[in-house]
Parts: sequence; C-alpha cells; structure tokens
Amino acid sequence: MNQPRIKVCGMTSIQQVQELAALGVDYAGFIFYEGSPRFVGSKIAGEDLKSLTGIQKVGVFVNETVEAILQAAADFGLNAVQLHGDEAPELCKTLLDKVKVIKAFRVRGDETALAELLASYEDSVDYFLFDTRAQEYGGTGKQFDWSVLTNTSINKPYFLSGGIGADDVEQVKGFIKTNNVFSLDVNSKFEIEPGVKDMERVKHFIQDIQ
Ligand SMILES: O=C(O)c1ccccc1NCC(=O)[C@H](O)[C@H](O)COP(=O)(O)O
Repeated sequence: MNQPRIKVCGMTSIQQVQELAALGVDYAGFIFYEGSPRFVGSKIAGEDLKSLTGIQKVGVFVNETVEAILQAAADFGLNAVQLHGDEAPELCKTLLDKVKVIKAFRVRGDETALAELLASYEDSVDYFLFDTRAQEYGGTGKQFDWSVLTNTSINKPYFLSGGIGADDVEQVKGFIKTNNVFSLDVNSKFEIEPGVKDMERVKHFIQDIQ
C-alpha cells in the first residue's frame, strides 16, 4: 500500500501555508473562484506565494479562460491548476505543457458512465480528483460513496476529496488499503471559519493517517 500524499485546500493566509509546509503537507490549494467563501483574492500576495517553497501550490479554478488561468499561475507561482467546473478536455490539454493539470469530477456515487467520462480526459490531464456533487462547486464537507471508484477503471493517479474529516481516519485507511489513492484532499472539515484552518486538527490528522 502506498501512503497517499496530503493536500489541504482553501488556504487564504501565507503563514498557514508555511505551517502546512513545515508539517510535511504535500499540496496547498488556493481558490481562484470569486463565488467561494475561500476566494483567495488579495489575501495572499502573488510575490509571497511565488517565493514560498517546500509545498506544491495548486490554484483551483471554475470555468475560467486559459488566459486567466495562466496569468494566475504566473502571478502566484502555481505548480498545478485544479479545474473544478465543466472544463472540456481540449481546454485542459492546452495547459498541459505549461503547468500540471488536475481535473476535478464531482460525483454522486451512483454514476454508471464515469469510466467513459474519465477516458475522454486521460490524454489531457496529469491527475484526476474526485469530489462530491452538490449545489456548490466544492468545499461542501459532504462525502460521496467511494465504492463507485472501486468499481471504475481509473488510469490516472487521483486525489480523493469531499468531506474528509478527522473522524474518517479508519474509513480512509480501509479504503487506501485496496485502492491506489495518490493523495487525500481535505478542506472544510479542518476549518475554524472558511479559509482559516485549525492547524492542530490538520497536524493530528497527518499523524493518525500514517
Ligand atoms: O473550497 C471551495 O470553496 C471551492 C469552491 C469552488 C470550487 C472548489 C472548491 N474547493 C476545491 C477543493 O479541492 C476542496 O478541497 C474539495 O471541494 C473538498 O472540500 P470539502 O468537502 O470541504 O472537504
């Protein structure tokens, strides 16, 4: 069993990102979608994020243009972009030689056509991410039925996301024993308020999941 990497999403403070890096967290996510309560906006200066090392920086976008995504990637020194809307494979492919591409799929857990959908993105992205389908695009704190992933052929490394919290350690451990999860992605279940993480909770989760 491979130990999955950890991504903490929805960061809005450079100090907390530095703390994540010190804890050994692999990825920090930044929401570039204005409709989110975790919208990074001007809360973190591009130059500050650019010069921060020791953690992979992921920009999260919803139905943005290629130009806007690449501009943000340059301004903030992003290592990867996570496309969380309805971006077509062609758009993803345009970005592929410039930055790592994570395509998010929001699933309900009862999909029958998921394998077909994934196949259409295989040549256009580096990673898949599976999150819960809800009214909001992300950060819902809700889980989907992970067994849909076990029953689907997935030919890319993937992030498991959607409502993972400190109480789910045993469930996660059971799942990763038999499923090749590249990274876990956590967010709202580790917040004091949207965009502000409870670092003690993050720290204990990392320890408990080992
Ligand atoms: O977090 C947001 O507010 C958000 C808004 C719009 C698009 C994506 C968003 N989050 C992306 C993530 O990768 C979250 O970590 C993922 O949705 C899981 O969040 P949660 O269910 O709170 O663990």
